Amino acid sequence: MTRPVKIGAAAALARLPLWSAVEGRDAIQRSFRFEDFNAAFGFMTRAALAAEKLDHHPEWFNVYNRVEVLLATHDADGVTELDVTLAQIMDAAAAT
Ligand SMILES: C[C@H](O)[C@H](O)[C@H]1CNC2=NC(N)=NC(=O)C2=N1
Repeated sequence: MTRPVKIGAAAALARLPLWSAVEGRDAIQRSFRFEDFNAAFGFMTRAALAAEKLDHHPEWFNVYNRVEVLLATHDADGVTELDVTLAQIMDAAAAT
């Protein structure tokens, strides 16, 4: 399998206005807030199915209606197009 090409957080963030940089790591992050836990977990369910289909998985934390997401490609030790794709999918999943 070819290693995914690192594009870096700055290049990704230029295309992802709702995401931000991560201190000390080539990664991107976004904090999501939902109506309640049910809505937050529904988002995580949709995102998890998409992540599995993409074979690209988030680092995330959930408490009640909050979901904190960090994206980076472990195989590339930084941000790749896979992270941009998953971020865009998550943005859409949060908007439904
Ligand atoms: C074997 C499997 O395809 C790899 O481990 C995939 C799985 N999901 C992944 N997710 C993320 N975020 N980074 C990876 O490098 C990665 N690699």
